[in-house]
Amino acid sequence: MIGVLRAEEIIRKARLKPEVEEVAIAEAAGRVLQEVIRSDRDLPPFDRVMMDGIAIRYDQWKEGQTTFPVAGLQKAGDPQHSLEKDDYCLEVMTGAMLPPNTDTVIRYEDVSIKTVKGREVAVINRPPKKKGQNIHPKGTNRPKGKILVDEGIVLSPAEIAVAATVGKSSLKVTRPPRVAIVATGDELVDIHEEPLPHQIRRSNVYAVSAAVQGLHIDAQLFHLRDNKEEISRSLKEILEAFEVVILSGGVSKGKLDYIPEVLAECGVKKHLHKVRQRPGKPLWFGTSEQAVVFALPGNPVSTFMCYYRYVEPWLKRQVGIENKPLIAQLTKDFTFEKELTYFLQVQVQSGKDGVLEATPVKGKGSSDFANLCRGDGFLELPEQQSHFKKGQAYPLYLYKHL
Ligand SMILES: Nc1nc2c(c(=O)[nH]1)N[C@H]1C(S)=C(S)[C@@H](COP(=O)(O)OP(=O)(O)OC[C@H]3O[C@@H](n4cnc5c(N)ncnc54)[C@H](O)[C@@H]3O)O[C@H]1N2
Ligand code: MOO
Ligand SMILES: [Mg+2]
Repeated sequence: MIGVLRAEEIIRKARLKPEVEEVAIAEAAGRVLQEVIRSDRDLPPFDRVMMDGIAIRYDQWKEGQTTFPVAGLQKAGDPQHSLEKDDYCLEVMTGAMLPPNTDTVIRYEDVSIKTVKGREVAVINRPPKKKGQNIHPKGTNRPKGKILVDEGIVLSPAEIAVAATVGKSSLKVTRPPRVAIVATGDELVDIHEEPLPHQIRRSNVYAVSAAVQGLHIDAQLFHLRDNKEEISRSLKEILEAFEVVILSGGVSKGKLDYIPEVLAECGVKKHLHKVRQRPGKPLWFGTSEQAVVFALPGNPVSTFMCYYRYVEPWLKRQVGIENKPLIAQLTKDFTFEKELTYFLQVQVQSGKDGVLEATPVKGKGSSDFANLCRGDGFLELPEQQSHFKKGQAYPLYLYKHL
């Protein structure tokens, strides 16, 4: 039997061919950009007024002028007005184009607008600090043609704002793989059904489907009964149609655990079966010409943990999302004496000095998936060690946002 790190290494070697699709900007957040975004004009595109107030020629003030007849109003969204006379001013609003012939903006707080002999004048109460104040000069954020966002970036709301400002209503992004999630087992019924005493509702596939949705993948769900012919027939079709197949159940030693055998018959090459870990020991992984197949052990906590430890990091890599390894410190001593890597369910919080702290949440084993709701992730406790001490840090796999 292999260890966790070897299993990860084997899985990492399988790769999907990256493909690109174009999506509307409203659908693009969280996707991986497959083009560069450049500024289509200077940013800002004109000398932009930064404060509501008046625009003047600085030299007029320098020469002693403190009262300026108001010649008009330059609003944001107006084409550029111009100053008729050097000793006039224009009222200007934040976001407006700076009128030509003006070079300095004084805030309303620093002037009084009065009516003198039937005409409006602005009297400067507080002198401008410098020529050019309260003006955001054209092109000083970024010049036209500059790369604003690089290829390969995961689009966050910040990049969406940039894409919008350069006029990109759609963006090229990595196409998510076609994923099938397959439940197996005669005991399983669907959510809307009332289970008989010997039946349970399918839950694993909904958990995995919800998890892949977090990666913007819409998976298709299937359910196969424990019938070898039926499994074989359906799996052949699924393997033709999907690039990634995630199965749950039927991989252990039971008389009806047909999955490894049928996968082999369908031409899926086994790369690993069984890992020195708890939960999730019977994990199976293989590839065919068209598909990458994860067959996860059916116990709900095992399916869940194997998804987060093996499937999700792999899927992220295929679509180009960086896996940022996390570690967290145990807040309590913990002992696990078997020579297996133990995935401990933990609650996670940010402790002193910003260090992540993990507190074990006791459950009733790999069928107790209700217990997952009390935790945030799994701490990977290595097989070589049995006594894990408070303050020691281990790799963390989160399934909730902190
Ligand atoms: N003789 C042995 N028996 C078992 C071993 C072993 O090494 N020797 N390993 C145990 C371990 S560890 C696990 S984990 C399970 C894995 O079993 P399978 O992958 O074969 O899964 P099933 O037998 O189909 O189901 C196990 C369990 O999980 C429930 N299940 C399955 N699918 C779903 C689903 N979609 N939603 C909810 N629950 C599901 C199923 O009803 C079973 O209770 O094997 C141990 N046995
Ligand atoms: O993977 Mo099993 O869940 O260790 O019982
Ligand atoms: Mg079984």
